[in-house]
Amino acid sequence: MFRSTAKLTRQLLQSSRMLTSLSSSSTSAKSRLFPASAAVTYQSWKVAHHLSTAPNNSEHNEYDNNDDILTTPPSRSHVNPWEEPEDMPTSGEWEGCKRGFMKPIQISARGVEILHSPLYNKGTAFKSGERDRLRFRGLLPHRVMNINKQKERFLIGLRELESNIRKNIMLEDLHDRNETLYHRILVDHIEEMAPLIYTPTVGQACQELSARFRRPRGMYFTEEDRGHMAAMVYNWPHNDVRVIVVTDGSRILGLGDLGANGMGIPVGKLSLYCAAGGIAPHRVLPVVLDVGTDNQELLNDEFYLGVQKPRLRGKEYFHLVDEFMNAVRYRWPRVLVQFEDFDSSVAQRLLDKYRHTHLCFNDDIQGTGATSLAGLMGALRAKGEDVNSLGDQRILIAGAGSAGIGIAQVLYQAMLEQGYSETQAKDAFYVVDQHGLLGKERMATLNPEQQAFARDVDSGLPLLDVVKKYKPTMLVGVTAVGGLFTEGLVREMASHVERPVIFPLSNPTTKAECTAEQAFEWTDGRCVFASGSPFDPVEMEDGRIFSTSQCNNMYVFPGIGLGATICGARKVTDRMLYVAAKALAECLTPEDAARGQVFPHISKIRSVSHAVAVAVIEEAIREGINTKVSPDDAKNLKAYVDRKMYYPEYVPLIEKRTISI
Ligand SMILES: NC(=O)C1=CN([C@@H]2O[C@H](COP(=O)(O)OP(=O)(O)OC[C@H]3O[C@@H](n4cnc5c(N)ncnc54)[C@H](O)[C@@H]3O)[C@@H](O)[C@H]2O)C=CC1
Ligand SMILES: CC(=O)C(=O)O
Ligand SMILES: [Mg+2]
Repeated sequence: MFRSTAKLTRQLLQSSRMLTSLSSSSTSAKSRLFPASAAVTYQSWKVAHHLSTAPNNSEHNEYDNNDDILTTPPSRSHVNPWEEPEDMPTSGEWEGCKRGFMKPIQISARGVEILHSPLYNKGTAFKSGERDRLRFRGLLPHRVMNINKQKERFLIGLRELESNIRKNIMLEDLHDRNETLYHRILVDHIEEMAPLIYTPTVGQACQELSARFRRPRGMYFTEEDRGHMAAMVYNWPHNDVRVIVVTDGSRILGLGDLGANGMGIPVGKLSLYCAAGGIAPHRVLPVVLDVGTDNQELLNDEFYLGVQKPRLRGKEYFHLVDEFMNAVRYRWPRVLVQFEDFDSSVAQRLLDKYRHTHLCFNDDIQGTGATSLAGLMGALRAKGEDVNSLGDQRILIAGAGSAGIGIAQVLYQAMLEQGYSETQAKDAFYVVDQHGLLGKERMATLNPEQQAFARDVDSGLPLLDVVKKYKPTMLVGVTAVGGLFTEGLVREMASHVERPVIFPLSNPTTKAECTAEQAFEWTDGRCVFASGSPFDPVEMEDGRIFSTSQCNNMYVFPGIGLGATICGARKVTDRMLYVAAKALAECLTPEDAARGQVFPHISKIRSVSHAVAVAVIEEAIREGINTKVSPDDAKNLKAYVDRKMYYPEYVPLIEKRTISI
């Protein structure tokens, strides 16, 4: 019965897709290019969507179906009280809610197994009826605490800890025990938690991962697994994986080759996918391709847990990646793969190989490019200039690796969209690497992506001399060289420009090209500042206080992943990245810009992800690569995406029946 309904729905969707492409072709060119910004309120992102929260571990559970349109009950607004934000019960009180009900999840786990399953476990929040029903009465202390109380208790313990790494460990322990509470804490306290589970603390967590190893999370693929990967992926216990973040650990933040210890990065990124992007935790999979390491310290470390051999290179490496890519697509045909922290010697090549055949993107190249575009447009707004004047800027990018070239590529495309010619657009860039300015005389040593930004003259000119000679209006750092923007360099820049835009984007904080305090001090408070890792606002000696912004790809990747997976896009296109950047830029309020901020406050990250997802889906529909959103749902995409976003809330559990009478 269910299967045949699924088939019918697919047929209906196919015909509706044709209608979608017809109707979208009649939209005006302007509105197609620049959809209105999604003004999503704080309340609306909190609209709970309990279906998306449903963990998935049983073969016949409706949540198993990859096409979750089929799991949407026809009258959900009737049954789900969270559809009406104004009546939303305070967190944790849903069980006492008089209106509506929350659909339970059927699970195969039994008794104490449930308490040990982080996806289902609610700890002391299990009520007595549920303790009886699920057969673990007596296995928990008597008192029942709701999620708010649990959160309060956890936060007291967390805030007592002195070091961020201890806090990271405490949070990851919770992640391993109770995912709902973990994600709820992230959602409700993202400003405080993001630096603990993501940059900068995740850098140290990776460095110490082997030494502190407690419980596995995610999957590892090694050379020994060649020939087995298509079968191995079935060891993962969840049938509906939507997003994979994969690294080979070769360039973890600005910390270099951390081998298998790099697992902390996919785990941290995917926590943001859940909390900021509204993807349910059972739908994400962190992966390390453990191809060895060239980090001598790890090779010598008796406790290192990864493959203790030099890195696999050449065709063996690419074959291994290929087997992995095909294995995950075989089991989860619509899965989105996010390439993360691959060394630039392979990053672009992998992206070029898979971007047209698999649903994938490279976060460091494309995600960083889109985020930086939004940030630099925000900087123009903060300076009171036209956001469409990018091509009139002199943009100095220090660092010509994945991030530097990714930023240049996305900015270049944006300039063309803004009406600049190719020559005008190219002329706006000065890209410098460790050997100086990229220029024609160095062509033979540059890769094709770098060659596109090589200048005709001054090849190899050192960074400071580029600043002196070309007087950049915008300075972006993606070198992983902490302190590269010296006092002399910043003062030199500020002597030519009224409001210099300074973006030291390298992570973690120790690798930032300069600190916020330095940038404001050396420019006498005139700069517009954003950094890859967070900095506190800066108070000057004269009492002036300056806001800082975090320019980090976390502002776009959760929304890109959410949008691309909700609409079942077949690929991530350049225009999707462009509209993602536009949507992010449009989330900046006039008040933010007036304060000198170039991104919305991090507490708005869920509504930003929502806006980005809506823009990505609209673009997928325009390009004819949406395979899931029906024309009806497309009419009110904002509400549709709202409904699809996971919100961490305890859901009633019932045992899956194995015997029917
Ligand atoms: N804020 C964000 O969202 C993101 C930040 N990043 C950060 O950017 C940094 C670089 O990442 P990738 O581009 O992937 O690394 P990469 O290794 O591919 O590139 C580094 C580049 O910096 C250049 N470089 C090194 N020393 C230099 C010097 N003294 N002067 C000028 N250039 C120099 C290198 O030649 C190379 O071109 C990392 O710290 C990473 O954490 C990366 C992605 C996103
Ligand atoms: C933010 C990020 O992706 C990086 O630093 O690599
Ligand atoms: Mg990265």
